[in-house]
Amino acid sequence: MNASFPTPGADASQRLLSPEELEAALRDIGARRYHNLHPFHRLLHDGKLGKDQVRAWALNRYYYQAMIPVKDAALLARLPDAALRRIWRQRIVDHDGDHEGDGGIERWLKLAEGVGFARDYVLSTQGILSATRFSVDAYVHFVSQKSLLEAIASSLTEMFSPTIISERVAGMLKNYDFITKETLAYFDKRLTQAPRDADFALDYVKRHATTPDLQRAAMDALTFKCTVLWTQLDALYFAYVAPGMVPPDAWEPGEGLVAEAPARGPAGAPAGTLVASDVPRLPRGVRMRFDQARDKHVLLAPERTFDLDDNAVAVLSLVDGNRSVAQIAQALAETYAADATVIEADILVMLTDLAQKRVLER
Ligand SMILES: O=C(O)c1cc(C(=O)O)c2c(n1)C(=O)C(=O)c1cc(C(=O)O)[nH]c1-2
Repeated sequence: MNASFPTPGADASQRLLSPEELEAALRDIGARRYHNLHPFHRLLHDGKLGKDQVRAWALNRYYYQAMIPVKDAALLARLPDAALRRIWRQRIVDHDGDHEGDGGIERWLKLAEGVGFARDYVLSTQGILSATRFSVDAYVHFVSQKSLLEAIASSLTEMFSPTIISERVAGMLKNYDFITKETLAYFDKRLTQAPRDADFALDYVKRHATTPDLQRAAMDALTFKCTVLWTQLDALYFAYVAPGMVPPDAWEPGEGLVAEAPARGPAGAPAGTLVASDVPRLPRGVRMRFDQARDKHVLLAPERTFDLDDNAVAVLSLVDGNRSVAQIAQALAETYAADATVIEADILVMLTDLAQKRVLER
């Protein structure tokens, strides 16, 4: 790859760059290393991921969001003057909000809930990949240990984020039917916050990186931060795309989700509830059989067997894919000289139970 301002290697001597050249060199690092280039993001934005893979992204990224204000508080604590602190503290307000229910972390929780997660599960950070935790924690550590210039320079990835955010929001809205504008509301505010923050940080770095060594340190800090973002996506790709090796204790599809509200059937009954006009039948692979050894009828399904009492046998003998529940009840009423309405109510309960066990369909 040809870079106009390749980051000098540790052993290469570097002349003092003008502020404009330094900016160009920093932008060049982003052009080659920012996480918009990562295959996981390409899949995410192009609609190539399944719902569970999008969930894995939302869950893991929550940890990044939750730790950003911790990182900014560490940086704030090191700022020597009030004017700088006033500016930097806005970042904490942006993420934590001014009151309960406000702020970027809250909006990310809404995003995670929007793709199906239970809020408490996300807050627990229980299913997050260890690699996500390591790289995010490394960022917090870097900012608290390195020079102020390096700490501020490491936030400069935000110079590149508005482009990826626009691309992500447009791509996800277009490509996933389970994603809504409300779910992605987190990103609306970032489109103004990120350029404001990046402008300030870039100006600071251009004014304070006044020697070749300081300029190199600023570039290295940005490179490091690109790595922090990149490795989070590597981990997601490895666990949830290919080879699909989910480490012990990390989120497995299905965990931590809010039970989906059952779809409603006719007249507001939960889906799966049969009504009198339904025509029940046994699904492929399910059949009633007399078990000689046990001297009783059973319903045989792949890997499962259900014992049947006499009533169930009488009903299932009439389940043929032609008769409706009402007709079955009528036939039984005639055979047993009983009230068809009472029988119908009873067999609806029984057939619904079998349908929910997936050994009956309509
Ligand atoms: O969606 C993104 O791709 C993206 C990237 C980055 C970034 O480049 O670090 C941040 C964010 N989002 C973001 O939402 C955010 O709050 C944020 C804070 C910081 C930082 O380093 O202080 N980066 C980012």
